[in-house]
Amino acid sequence: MPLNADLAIDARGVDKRFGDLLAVAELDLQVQKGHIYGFLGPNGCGKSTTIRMLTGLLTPTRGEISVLGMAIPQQAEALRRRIGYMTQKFSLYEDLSVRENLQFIADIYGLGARESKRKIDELIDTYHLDAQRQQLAGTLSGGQKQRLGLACACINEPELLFLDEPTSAVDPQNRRDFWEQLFDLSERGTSILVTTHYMDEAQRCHQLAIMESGHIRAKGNPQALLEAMPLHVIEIAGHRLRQLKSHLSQFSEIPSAAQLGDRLRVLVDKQIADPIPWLLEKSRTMTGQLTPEPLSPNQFNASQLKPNQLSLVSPNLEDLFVSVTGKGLKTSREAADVTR
Ligand SMILES: Nc1ncnc2c1ncn2[C@@H]1O[C@H](COP(=O)(O)OP(=O)(O)OP(=O)(O)O)[C@@H](O)[C@H]1O
Repeated sequence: MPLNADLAIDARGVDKRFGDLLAVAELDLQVQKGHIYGFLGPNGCGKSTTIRMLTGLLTPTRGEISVLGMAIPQQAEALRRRIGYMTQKFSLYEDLSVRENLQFIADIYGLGARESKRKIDELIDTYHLDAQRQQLAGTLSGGQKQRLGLACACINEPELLFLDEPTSAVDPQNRRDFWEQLFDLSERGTSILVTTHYMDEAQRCHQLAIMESGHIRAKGNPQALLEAMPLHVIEIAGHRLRQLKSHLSQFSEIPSAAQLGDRLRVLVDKQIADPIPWLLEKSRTMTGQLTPEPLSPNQFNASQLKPNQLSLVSPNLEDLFVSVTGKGLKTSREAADVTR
């Protein structure tokens, strides 16, 4: 099938090999214009490598890429004028002021004096950097650096923005404000591909892909992905949950059990039709082996676990993430694709 030039990004069958390492394998990625597309995955899974191929900085070992209708890497030079790229380290010049950093980027893009002044003033206002206009970038706070990084990436009014972990050192309020700014850009038609390790950010995306070991394990609309998740999520309230966790982790139908305060959040394969009685039964097989000593009244005794201590809850994106990466793969080997 020919690549779709109407998409912001269309990549098909893309591999990137570094020596023996297949860093990206059979990547298929379609990003619609104006969408915010989230890219998730554990450290080292291939997200930055993918972005570097999509921006033409790296040549794929195999496969085809079209970005804004241009063949990449062949037309990478022309593409660069139409995209913005904010790397993990923001690439700011610490010895230059906020205004000088913006001026430097404006000069690289060849903006004339009047145009660059107009654009710099507009960006300083949009990204709330007026009080820091003359301050050296190296002395800015994490949130201010991030806003300056985004302002620099937007100086050429890009049609497509690549943001590689843009919020890694930023507090929740600044992250929230940052995402509001991304939606302002998206509403004005800018397409955005953003990598993140934060599930609340993934939830905000129009579409997302979860990558692991170079492969996309799931992609689609966040809500549709949750609905298609092949796992039940059960929370168990009680004490001595560490013992119960290690006991339950031995069952192949349970890809993950993780404690949240006084509850154990357990993922159970949907092939188990009635997960609460099933979990009660599995939990009860623990007694004796793990607690041979007499239990005091407030200690957890799985044989006395009552059905009302177990509740079926809605899955969240963290559940989805663990279900399609790492250990979770034992129950969901097929990549989920609910793109719509
Ligand atoms: N130029 C290179 N030469 C050799 N190996 C590389 C090169 N660039 C990346 N890799 C390897 O490719 C794999 C994917 O790296 P990549 O930086 O794409 O991961 P990532 O998903 O962006 O990780 P993180 O979330 O930690 O930023 C890693 O094992 C990395 O060591």
